[in-house]
Amino acid sequence: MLSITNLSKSYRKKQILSAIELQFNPGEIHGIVGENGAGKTTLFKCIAGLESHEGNIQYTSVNIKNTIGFLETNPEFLSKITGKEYLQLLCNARNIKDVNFEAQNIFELPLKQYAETYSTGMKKKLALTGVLLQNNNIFILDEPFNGVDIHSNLIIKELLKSLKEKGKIIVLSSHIFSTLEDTCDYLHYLKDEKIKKTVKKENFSIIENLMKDAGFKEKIKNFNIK
Ligand SMILES: Nc1ncnc2c1ncn2[C@@H]1O[C@H](COP(=O)(O)OP(=O)(O)OP(=O)(O)O)[C@@H](O)[C@H]1O
Repeated sequence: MLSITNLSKSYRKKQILSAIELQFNPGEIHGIVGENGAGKTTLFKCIAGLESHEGNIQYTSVNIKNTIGFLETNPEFLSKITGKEYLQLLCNARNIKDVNFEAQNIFELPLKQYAETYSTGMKKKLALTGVLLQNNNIFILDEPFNGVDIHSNLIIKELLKSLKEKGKIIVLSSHIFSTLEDTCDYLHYLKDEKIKKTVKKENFSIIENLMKDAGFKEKIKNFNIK
């Protein structure tokens, strides 16, 4: 189990997350939703060990850093590194040997090409392939569907199902409710620094309605388009 207890994070004096409590069990897919700037990426970076924070993040098995894969919203790559070399680096980090990268190239990426020259969607697919090849137990996926074509979206959904069946822990973010409904078991609504609501799959519409009900029609009226 992955447990987050009393997690708080601020950037200088600006509080982003306050006393976050979350628990993720093997074989569960959790979605974190919230408006732009709510703190989803910040939470993910804290879990992935890329940001300092207050509170505890505990994983019951091995050292979390040896088994967590973090997919960034917009992955960037070192210059002059090919797609294949990038995948090799990630496998080296986990001491995984003899990988046939061409056979494992699930998104059919041009692995001989420099990764920095990939398109936005290709970069995301390369980074995702990398964390998958690492055989991680925990997957933190920041907007895995965003910027990725329809066919690849379907592949990612099927990959998530397989990871779930293998008992992995998956935490992802998305702004697309239909995608969340297709993939997640639980949704957590992040707002005003806290997890305001957690619901199971059958109640996702509660959070969707909470997020829609932000008085936007009044705002459009006041904007007074001419
Ligand atoms: N390195 C940083 N320094 C200062 N403030 C930051 C930093 N990173 C993020 N923030 C602030 O933290 C808040 C949360 O940002 P974050 O990227 O976590 O939001 P998000 O929920 O992922 O948003 P989005 O849906 O737009 O991706 C924002 O107000 C942002 O400006």
